[in-house]
Amino acid sequence: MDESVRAELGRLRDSIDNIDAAVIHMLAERFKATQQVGHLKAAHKLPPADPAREARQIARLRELAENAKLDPAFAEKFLNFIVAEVIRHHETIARA
Ligand SMILES: O=C(O)C(=O)C[C@]1(C(=O)O)C=C[C@@H](O)C=C1
Repeated sequence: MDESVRAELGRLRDSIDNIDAAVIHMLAERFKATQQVGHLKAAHKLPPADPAREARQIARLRELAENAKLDPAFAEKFLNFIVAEVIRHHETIARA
């Protein structure tokens, strides 16, 4: 591989690695907050899922994605993926 190409690929990959680390740290903080929501919901016998809240989150994230030139369908799929995991956590907490 050409040396200048190798250098540019390395620089871009360093940036990707930093972004991936930030995503992991942000997700960890999000799950810390949702774990607390899970305990609150279980203590007050509230259902794990809140479809109305999810609909508002999806509308908001789709608009943020559009403004950021990110595919809104991808943003919606990503949120749904995370929320599905959160609901599983809530259900586990409620059963405990
Ligand atoms: O806000 C809540 O009620 C949550 O339980 C958190 C959360 C989320 O991960 O954002 C997860 C499940 C709900 O269906 C809606 C939102």
